[in-house]
Amino acid sequence: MPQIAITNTFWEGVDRLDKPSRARVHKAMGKFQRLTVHQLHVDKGLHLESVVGSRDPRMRTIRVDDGQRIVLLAPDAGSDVFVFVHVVSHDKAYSWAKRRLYSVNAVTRCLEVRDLTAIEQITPLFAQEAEAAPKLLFANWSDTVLRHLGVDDVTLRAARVITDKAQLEAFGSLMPEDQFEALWLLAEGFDPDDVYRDLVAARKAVVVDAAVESRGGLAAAVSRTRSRITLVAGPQELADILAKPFDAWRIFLHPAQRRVAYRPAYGGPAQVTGGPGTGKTVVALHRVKHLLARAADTRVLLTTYTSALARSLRSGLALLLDHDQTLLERVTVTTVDATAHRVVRQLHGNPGDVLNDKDERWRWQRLARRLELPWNDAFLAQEYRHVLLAQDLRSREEYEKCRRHGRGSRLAASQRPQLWEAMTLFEEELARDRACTWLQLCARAVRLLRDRPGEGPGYDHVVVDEAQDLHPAQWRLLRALVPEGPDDLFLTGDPHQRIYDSRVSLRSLGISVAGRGARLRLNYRSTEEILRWSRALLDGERVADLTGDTPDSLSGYRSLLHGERPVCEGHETEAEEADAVVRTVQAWVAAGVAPSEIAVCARFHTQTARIADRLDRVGLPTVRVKGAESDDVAGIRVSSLHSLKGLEFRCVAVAGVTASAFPFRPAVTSAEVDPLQNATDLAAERCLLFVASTRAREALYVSYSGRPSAFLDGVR
Ligand SMILES: Nc1ncnc2c1ncn2[C@@H]1O[C@H](COP(=O)(O)OP(=O)(O)OP(=O)(O)O)[C@@H](O)[C@H]1O
Repeated sequence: MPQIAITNTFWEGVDRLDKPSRARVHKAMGKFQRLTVHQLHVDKGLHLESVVGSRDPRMRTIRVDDGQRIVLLAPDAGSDVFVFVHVVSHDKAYSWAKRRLYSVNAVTRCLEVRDLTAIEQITPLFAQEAEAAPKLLFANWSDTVLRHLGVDDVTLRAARVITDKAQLEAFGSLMPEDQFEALWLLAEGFDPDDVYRDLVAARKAVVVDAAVESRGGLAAAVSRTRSRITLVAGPQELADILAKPFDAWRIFLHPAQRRVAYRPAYGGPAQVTGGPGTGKTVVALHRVKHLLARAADTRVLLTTYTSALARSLRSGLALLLDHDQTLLERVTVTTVDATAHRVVRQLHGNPGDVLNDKDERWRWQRLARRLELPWNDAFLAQEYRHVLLAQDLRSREEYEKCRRHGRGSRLAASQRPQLWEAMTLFEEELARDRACTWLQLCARAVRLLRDRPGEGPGYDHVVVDEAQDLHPAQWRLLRALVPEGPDDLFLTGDPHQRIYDSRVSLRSLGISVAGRGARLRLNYRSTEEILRWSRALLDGERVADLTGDTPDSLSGYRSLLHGERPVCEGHETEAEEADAVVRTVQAWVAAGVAPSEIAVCARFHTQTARIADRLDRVGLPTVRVKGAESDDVAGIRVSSLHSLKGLEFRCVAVAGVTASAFPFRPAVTSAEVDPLQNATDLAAERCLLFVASTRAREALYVSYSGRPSAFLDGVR
């Protein structure tokens, strides 16, 4: 019987097919596995044939149906492993297969693929340009250094004529993935030793069965290339794989992801950062799996900021753990705020009403008027949030003595007592009404946990996704939920996606990740075109890292995927803009994108509601992202920008990017009131647009009516 191995490129092909075609692919694979090699060669249905004129003599195709063919590599001598590498329409299958060559890398000994025809075509063109170029991109590295990193002869010839990063990118999807990644990291300024450690050594470290190794050739290379290829053990495993929705992230972790997720233990809190789509959530899920596997009775809290994200973490975890209820029961997946609610309810009783932001602002407004304070509601709310709650100040003396970190407004000594009175009154009124804010609830939960040790929900490990937006009061709660020690906290987040006004110094909260930080750089979600467009929104923005101590950067951050450039369009009126969004969505649906894979978002509810209305009228029902609907309800996703945090869609339309919405005046403190707060508010506004646009995997449409937002300057 032939053995089947499946590469990540094959799954990407399957992912693009509609449901009936996928079912036919599964059927063809099932049949393939049931036949003997001899039967395979004569089977009329599968019609196994060689690809005439291909660069790789092992290239074959089999028939899925009249439209689609699977491309596969035939085994070499002494082996029976067929490697399924692609599935695509008939004509494309042959042109794809003809150009590509699979080979075993001499350094990593992994199987890799390149578009040899294209590389041979463009290398001489670049060579001509290189003759006149003042400097070549890899001039500083000798052939020996490059070869040590796995760069082979063909890639080396190309690397030697590349003058800049744009040219390197042109080679991006043609070169073997690992070789390109090594070159890219060098071009981004990384040290060759670091590249070797992070990439090459991790690939080399894979050990395979001695019997497989002794056979050498394709079979051994396939077994070693675990980061891109799965070897299917038998009919049952194939049936299992085909029965589950396939997501490459469950199996093919990048070495950088695997290293952090499956490190046996960390001495204390550990942190993973990285740009959007680099797999931080994926790493968090794998870490939970690892922690569960370490002991039979450990309890894990997997937590995050929004409930939509908690829902998607829950379904991702169920998938990764194969819906194993015994394991799932040991993990609580919920938001930090919901955890606080639960602690208070359990240890104290019903916490009462929890205010939303609007109600809170309204209370501050009323208070400012009544006490005739010289500050507005925004100032008061911020003072309460960023000073009192952030530092957990419980007495007038503490407040009068404290350093108001992060606040750019000076207060005269005589003003502090006045502010303290106002904040105390705010709390008293809330207590009288049996109400509180979410942050107050977190602070209350922390006090209860401290006062009653051993009571309340206890966890052995806390894993936090989207950690960048948590407030110190929320961090204190997480700290209090897990005893200090090895593997207590595992945090993932991206400081460039900070959209809520939180400033944190983790160290000052007793959470030190020093020496236990890792960074992910490869984006698996969006095309490079979408990333580049989005990154330009943040150009020049200084961003503090997750610990709050040092600046963060997106250097070395990139995607292997390519696609259309994002479209950014202006319209005369909001109505015309809404029509254009509807046309764009219709075109996506017509191109075969499932409605639930499309998101339409805008800053204001009125605008999303208007667009949703029009979509409904043209027969495209919509579903609000914030609602409780499960992920499989059909319908175009409609959302505020904030609720898109952590989610992703094939296509995203961001509407209403006008001068009046970005930045949105009421969300930005004026520089006269507080210059520091003004800068943070403006940065959060930019980040909000960055978060929305980086939710798109394949297509991004951005629109405005009237005057565009200044954030779009230089981006459009
Ligand atoms: N190793 C991998 N192989 C294939 N796909 C992956 C891999 N890692 C992540 N992905 C996919 O990339 C996408 C982004 O992953 P994920 O949501 O974990 O990123 P993130 O860093 O948390 O993003 P963000 O910060 O923007 O929310 C997902 O579709 C995920 O399935």
